[in-house]
Amino acid sequence: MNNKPQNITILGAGAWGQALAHLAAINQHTVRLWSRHSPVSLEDTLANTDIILCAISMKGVRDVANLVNSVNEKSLKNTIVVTATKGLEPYTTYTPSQIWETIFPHQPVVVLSGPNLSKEIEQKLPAATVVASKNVVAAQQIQLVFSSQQFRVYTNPDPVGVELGGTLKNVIAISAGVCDGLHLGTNAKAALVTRGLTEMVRIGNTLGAKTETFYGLSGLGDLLATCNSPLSRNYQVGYQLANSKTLPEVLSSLSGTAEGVNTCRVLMEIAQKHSIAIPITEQVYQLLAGEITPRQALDKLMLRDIKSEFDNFPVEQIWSRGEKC
Ligand SMILES: NC(=O)c1ccc[n+]([C@@H]2O[C@H](COP(=O)([O-])OP(=O)(O)OC[C@H]3O[C@@H](n4cnc5c(N)ncnc54)[C@H](OP(=O)(O)O)[C@@H]3O)[C@@H](O)[C@H]2O)c1
Ligand SMILES: O=P(O)(O)OC[C@H](O)CO
Repeated sequence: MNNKPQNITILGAGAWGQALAHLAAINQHTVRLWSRHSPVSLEDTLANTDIILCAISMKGVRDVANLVNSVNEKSLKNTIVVTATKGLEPYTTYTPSQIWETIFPHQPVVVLSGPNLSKEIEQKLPAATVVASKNVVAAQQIQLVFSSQQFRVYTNPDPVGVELGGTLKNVIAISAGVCDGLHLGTNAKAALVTRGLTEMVRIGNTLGAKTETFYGLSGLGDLLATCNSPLSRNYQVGYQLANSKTLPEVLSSLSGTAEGVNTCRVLMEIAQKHSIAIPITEQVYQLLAGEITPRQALDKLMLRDIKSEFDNFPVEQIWSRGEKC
């Protein structure tokens, strides 16, 4: 394993790109930060790079990946691609790592995702994250690059699960913001987040992710961080909608990207295609579309048909084993 300082190019100089640049610099790596407004060309920025880390918003990932491919295909032979975007591409429904893998089929691609609110990381507060890849050695290399006293990095062999945890929780965070904005209390919030996790697992399983990954840092961990922090942009979207703002008003005042807004639309397509029940996401979708009010969304969730808590574990099954108490 190479523990020497690496040349790292970070694509995207927004909140997350800058926070990751700070974390990499702790370990004496050479970091170059690029955005489409950079004075230095992408080709020059990528010269001799060991690691490309993408922290571009979902809407720009494919264009930027194509740009990287067009300017520097040959010199990227041994470069590891790390993706830190939390979103889904409309129409293809691809995750960011799937886009990078399609365009760079011969490069190791590593997903980096966890409960990582950039504002806290900027304040040098401690945090943990997960790096996941089909290429174990590449994941371990990225673990070494970023591990420090401020940032604890775990590896995981389920990149799709790690990536989807960070992506799917954004929609539930919008609903959690609504819950707090309406002052519905701690019981309601606990129910919402727990049932939200069930939706994440259902979608994740359909898309090939492992259930246990959603109970780790990149799933439950990120869900808890994002649903409980006013620092989260996704949470803020829900909170402000519950306080009578319109979506355009909220988005125009938001600093940075709230990926959950677009992810919600993509999830509705996936759920319809695969007949997956995602009632919370459905209410968030209708709320974002201006079709219902936050109160109506709440009523719809509370008045759904009564059912067993677990999809594949009906209560009758437990009772028949004599565990009724
Ligand atoms: N902030 C966090 O706490 C955090 C933590 C973990 C993961 N993430 C994820 O990281 C991603 C970026 O988040 P962020 O907070 O850094 O957002 P941000 O502050 O809004 O920055 C987004 C970056 O993406 C670039 N970008 C957007 N659209 C683009 C396009 N069409 N072409 C090229 N570049 C484009 C922006 O460039 P311009 O400045 O030129 O628009 C900017 O550099 C999101 O997927 C987010 O979910 C964020
Ligand atoms: O500000 P948000 O809602 O995009 O959340 C940021 C990160 O995903 C938290 O891990």
